[in-house]
Amino acid sequence: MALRTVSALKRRLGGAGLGLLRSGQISSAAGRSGAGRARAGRGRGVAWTRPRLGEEQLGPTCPVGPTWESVSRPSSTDRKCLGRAGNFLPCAAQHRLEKTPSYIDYPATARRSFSNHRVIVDMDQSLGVATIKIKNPPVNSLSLELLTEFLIGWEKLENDKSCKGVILTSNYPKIFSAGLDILEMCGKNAAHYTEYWKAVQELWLKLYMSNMVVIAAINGSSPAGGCLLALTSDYRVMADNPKYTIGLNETLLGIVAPFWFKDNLVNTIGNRASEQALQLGLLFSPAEALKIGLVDQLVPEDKVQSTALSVMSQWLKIPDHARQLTKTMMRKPTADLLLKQREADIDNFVRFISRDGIQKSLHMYLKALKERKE
Ligand SMILES: CCC/C=C/C(=O)SCCNC(=O)CCNC(=O)[C@H](O)C(C)(C)COP(=O)([O-])OP(=O)([O-])OC[C@H]1O[C@@H](n2cnc3c(N)ncnc32)[C@H](O)[C@@H]1OP(=O)([O-])[O-]
Repeated sequence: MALRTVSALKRRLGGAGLGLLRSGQISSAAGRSGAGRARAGRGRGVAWTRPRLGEEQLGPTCPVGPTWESVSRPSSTDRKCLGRAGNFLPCAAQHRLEKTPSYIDYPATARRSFSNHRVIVDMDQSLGVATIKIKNPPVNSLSLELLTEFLIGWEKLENDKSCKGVILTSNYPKIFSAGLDILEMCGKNAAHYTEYWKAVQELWLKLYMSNMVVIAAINGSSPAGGCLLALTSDYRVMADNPKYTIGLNETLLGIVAPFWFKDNLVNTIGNRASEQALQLGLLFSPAEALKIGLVDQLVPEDKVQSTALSVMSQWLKIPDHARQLTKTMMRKPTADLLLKQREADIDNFVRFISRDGIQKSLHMYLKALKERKE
């Protein structure tokens, strides 16, 4: 049965639909290691397989392709899969991808767009590059629904062998992402915080360890989780507008950036700069961010997308296997640290965020945001 809303999807995925990854399997985290990709090509995501030679003319094609709405109710197999001890793969979503009919092959030169409520994906088949635009108004906060939809879209791209690179950007110039959705961390119960944190971990692991080239086209402010999202990429192009800021400002909310946020930052700007940035919750202007290496390039606002695309074409000229292995070599130790203690990290988060003092700080921060507006 077709799903009409994402909340329905979430309900049907039973919250666990996002899942995590099999602990210790970094290739699963990447979702697309050499072996992972080969498996994916054979078994999963048939809707996104590139047509085999000659099929462009012969095979039936579908110009539109699957929508998120094609995702259906979890079967008993899904539920078993979700319940399997230690299995953190997004099985329910995966099963849905498997069920998608194979007739949705498309011409190799086609440009394909599809969107759900909160994510727009535009895939240029001829370049092998997809652009993901986040559209979660008003500020692109990383709500559970957005994360769910994002991860399903990401999985599709990972399973599409023709997709070599992804540009991450915002559908709303001025705000790349306001970071984690504070409302998801306020006044909810432990089960909700657990589900939310799993989704945040999952997003980071998938993006940070992706074998695709990931370029962030930062077309607006990018605090906290928004900055983390940008940090998962291989290269960051930011709009040169002094009104925008980027940084891990968690301490300003009275909360602490988890160790893997910190590790990702340290790997990018070094230990001393990270120590200062994290303790003070610094939000950097684009010029400051460039200076410390938090972003790689500043360009005028209207050149962010085109620059990201031209950088992408440079990166895609490097032999893929060599680049991927190098990326894995550089990032695996950091991702492994989280994979080894994912459950403990969830417990820490849930305990921390449930504290009265932390809840009070978050409420006060939200209130201050509203008052600033008035
Ligand atoms: C251990 C955990 C680690 C945590 C990591 C994180 O990422 S923590 C996250 C740390 N993130 C931050 O510290 C970023 C805080 N946000 C900002 O600094 C600004 O909103 C902005 C610069 C992103 C956009 O400025 P702008 O002038 O264009 O927009 P505006 O300010 O007028 O807001 C419009 C509406 O959105 C609301 N809202 C905003 N953010 C969030 C949110 N994250 N969530 C939910 N809601 C949020 C805001 O309350 C207001 O609601 P209202 O009154 O309409 O009901």
